[in-house]
Amino acid sequence: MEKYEIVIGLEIHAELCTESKLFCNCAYIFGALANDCTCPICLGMPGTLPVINRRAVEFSVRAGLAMGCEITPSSKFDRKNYFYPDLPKNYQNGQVSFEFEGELRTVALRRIHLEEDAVTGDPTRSFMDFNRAGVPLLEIVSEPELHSPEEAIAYCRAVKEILEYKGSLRCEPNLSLRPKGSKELGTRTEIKNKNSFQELIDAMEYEVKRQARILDAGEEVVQETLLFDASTGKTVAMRGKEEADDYRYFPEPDLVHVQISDEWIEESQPTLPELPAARRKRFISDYDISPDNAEFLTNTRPLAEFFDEAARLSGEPTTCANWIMGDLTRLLNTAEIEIQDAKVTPAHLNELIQLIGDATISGKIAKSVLDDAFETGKMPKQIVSEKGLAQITDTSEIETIVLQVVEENPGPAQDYRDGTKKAIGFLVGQVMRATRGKANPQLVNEILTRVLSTD
Ligand SMILES: Nc1ncnc2c1ncn2[C@@H]1O[C@H](COP(=O)(O)OP(=O)(O)OP(=O)(O)O)[C@@H](O)[C@H]1O
Ligand SMILES: [Mg+2]
Repeated sequence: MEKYEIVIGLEIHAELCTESKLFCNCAYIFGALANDCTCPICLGMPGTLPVINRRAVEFSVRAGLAMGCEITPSSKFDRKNYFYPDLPKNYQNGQVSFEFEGELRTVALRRIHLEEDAVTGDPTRSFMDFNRAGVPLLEIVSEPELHSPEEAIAYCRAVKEILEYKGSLRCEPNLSLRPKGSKELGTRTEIKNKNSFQELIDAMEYEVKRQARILDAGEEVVQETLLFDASTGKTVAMRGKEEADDYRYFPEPDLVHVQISDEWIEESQPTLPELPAARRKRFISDYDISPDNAEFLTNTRPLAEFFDEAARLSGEPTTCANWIMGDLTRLLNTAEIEIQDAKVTPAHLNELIQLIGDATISGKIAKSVLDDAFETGKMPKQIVSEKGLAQITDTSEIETIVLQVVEENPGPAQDYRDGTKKAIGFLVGQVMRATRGKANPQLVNEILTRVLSTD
């Protein structure tokens, strides 16, 4: 690969979180019966009159602003020659910044626009499900400025952080190779059909090798759309790449131009989601979190929001960070789920921290309480009371057990009295064992010391 430079531009599609579709009142309910969420408008029947969804425009304006775009004051919808209207060149001159290999990288955006999502189903079997058709879809197209599959993924993650969307992002890489040092772009292919970031990487790596082989043989790459088949790990040709001409775009006659006033842009500004870099800075300055930990905690937006909320509730950001990065992350990894899908919420973590703070439970017991809460979703207080896990803080009760332990272990007790002070550790351990970890260790220590020196 020393010979070639990899050039990647990404088209990212995200379904917007609106209640209804882009041009009609149908709601798209995931998992609904095929064609249940449709009406003559989203079925594209001739003669129907579409009306633009204001929320969809609002969401896309926000996304545009979040990515530093200039918002075109007046935008029109075009129709492809079949019935998918596109809103071309809605926002321009944007960029997305992200960290890659320790450096801040900025990739320019070619355009962001709003379009309708397509149908699903299997056209070869004449089975079409129009439920998804007409769902507002934001398309974010980058310039070809990414130079490795890993960098492309870092960019995707950054976009994922910024957007408010539902479902999953659909990322389609366009990839070409050119001789190192060349300024001219090589012929690209577009790869479709990847579900996870890992599949995306596999697909891009496969495509890099395939194109390199073609160029090495002195042949030419054909510009086409490829499908990546995860089961074989290979890309296969799907269709030749259409030029814009092939779509026969024409201005949609039934829709007025979307006018986006300065006031509207102004109103949209304050509701912008906090960008990861800003959030990281705030965690460091407001919560006194180390840069490395802030990096970890802002890895995904749900994770950052979880931490933020827990820190606010408990007033103990460092303790929250330790729990989240330690035990909670371990539990999430084992269960192979993301924090937003966990039964444990910031309220759980807050309650857990309070229980440790007022000495109701020890840190060690707290770990098992968290395990339980993670499993069942029960609140820590409830778990502690149901399982009788509260620490024994009653001095006389502990003293009884201490006396018993000293009597049963004359050897270590004598060692302590003879000056081997560390022998107390063993005795503390025995008391903790006798109380199944429920005695307050500090109290045990105090009482033991007193008992052993007055004896
Ligand atoms: N030679 C190239 N190598 C790698 N990526 C490229 C190359 N040329 C264009 N791209 C990238 O391909 C993506 C799509 O580009 P563009 O909008 O020009 O084409 P398109 O796929 O024909 O558009 P549409 O999908 O709307 O029909 C962009 O992200 C762009 O950066
Ligand atoms: Mg394309």
